[in-house]
Order: sequence, then C-alpha cells, then structure tokens
Amino acid sequence: MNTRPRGLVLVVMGVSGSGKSTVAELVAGRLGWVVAEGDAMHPRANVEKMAAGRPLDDADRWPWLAAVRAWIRGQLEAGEPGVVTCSALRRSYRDALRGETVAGSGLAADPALAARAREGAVMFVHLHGAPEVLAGRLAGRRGHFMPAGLLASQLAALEEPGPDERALTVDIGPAPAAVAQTIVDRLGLAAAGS
Ligand SMILES: Nc1ncnc2c1ncn2[C@@H]1O[C@H](COP(=O)(O)OP(=O)(O)OP(=O)(O)O)[C@@H](O)[C@H]1O
Ligand SMILES: O=C(O)[C@H](O)[C@@H](O)[C@H](O)[C@H](O)CO
Repeated sequence: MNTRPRGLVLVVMGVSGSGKSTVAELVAGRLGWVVAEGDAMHPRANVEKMAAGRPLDDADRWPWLAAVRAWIRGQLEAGEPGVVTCSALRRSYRDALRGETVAGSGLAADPALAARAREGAVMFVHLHGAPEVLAGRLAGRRGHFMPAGLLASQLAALEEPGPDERALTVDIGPAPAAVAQTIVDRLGLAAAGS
C-alpha cells in the first residue's frame, strides 16, 4: 500500500548538527516525498551572521520562519506531503510554523494553516542527542557555514517540544538510515510503493 496522507508535512527539527538535513533527505527518499532545506530559506544576512559566529535572535528568525511557514502552507494547499528541515528551537517558533498567532513575531495569523495543524497535518520530529554527540558531529562536518562554536547557544535556545505538541522525539545515536527508519515506523508511514 502506498500511504500518502493528504498534505502531511514533517518538520525535522533540532539544534545544529543533530542531523536534520541528513535524516530529512533519507525519510523523504523512503516515502517518495519532496524535501526542502530550511537553511536555504534564510535571508542572506542570517547566514552571514551565523558564519561570523554570532547566534541569531528572534528578530533574525521571524522572516526565516515566515518563509518556512509559507513552504508548509504551499504543500498543504497542494495536498502534497513533504519534509522540511528547520531548527524550530523555541515553542513560539513552532507555534508560528503551525499558523498560530505569536505576539511580536510580525507574522499575520494563518487560521487555515492553524486549523490543518490542529488536525495533525504539521508534525514535528525532534532529533535529540547528548551535547557531546552533537559536538562530535559538528567537529567532523566540513563545508558548512555553521560554526561548531554556536552549539552552546543552540542548546541554550532549545525548548524541547511539550507533550501537548504531539511531536516525535528520536535519538540520534544510531546511524542515519536507522534514525530515518525509526521515524517512518513510529509515524506509521508506509514507504512509497510498498
Ligand atoms: N545519525 C548519524 N550518525 C552519524 N553521523 C550523522 C548522523 N546524522 C548526521 N550525521 C553527520 O553529522 C553531521 C551533521 O549532520 P547534518 O548536517 O545533517 O545536521 P543538521 O542538523 O542539518 O545541521 P545544521 O542545522 O547545522 O544544518 C554531518 O556531517 C552528518 O553527516
Ligand atoms: O535557529 C537558528 O539558530 C539557526 O537557524 C540554525 O539552527 C540554522 O538554521 C541551522 O540549523 C544551522 O545550519
């Protein structure tokens, strides 16, 4: 059976180095869904700031989150499932991605998206790992703008999803393919064509 939930969007979240890009690609590949890289949606100034070793603040992140939210909304409007990477570190950021009103964000409310999200059409998958595992992964990575030195600020900003968010939290210890399989299995998503 080829299970293609109408417009389900998975947001693969977590701090820098948790494996969002790697795992999202594998999950999307397994399911035959499209994948989008949240890092590619940052305004140029954000990338330059991070590359210079300075953590983003809320004001930097809202325009980026607006772009990620627009992508999610587009998938849902098209009725097409997809996977997108986004650190989504704070609860307020996830609320914004679910279309809810967030004071001070400058984002207009999106009631249609919020209604779909309440039905479960926007699911967060949190890639969770110990700080030393994350540091090791970042130390081993080459050719990425994000410096390993920003990990501490990422962990300080992280607000893990609460029980009311119905997010899936997955340990990043196993190999990428196993992490991806766990996500597919635990969400009950049959691989495309299977
Ligand atoms: N489960 C895993 N086991 C071993 N190595 C992994 C695993 N997942 C990812 N990696 C490696 O860890 C590094 C970080 O992964 P990746 O770039 O996918 O993280 P990310 O969360 O997208 O980071 P960022 O937010 O900074 O873009 C990469 O070198 C990747 O190959
Ligand atoms: O929220 C943030 O602090 C940033 O957006 C980072 O998390 C980056 O997007 C990315 O994950 C690093 O490559």
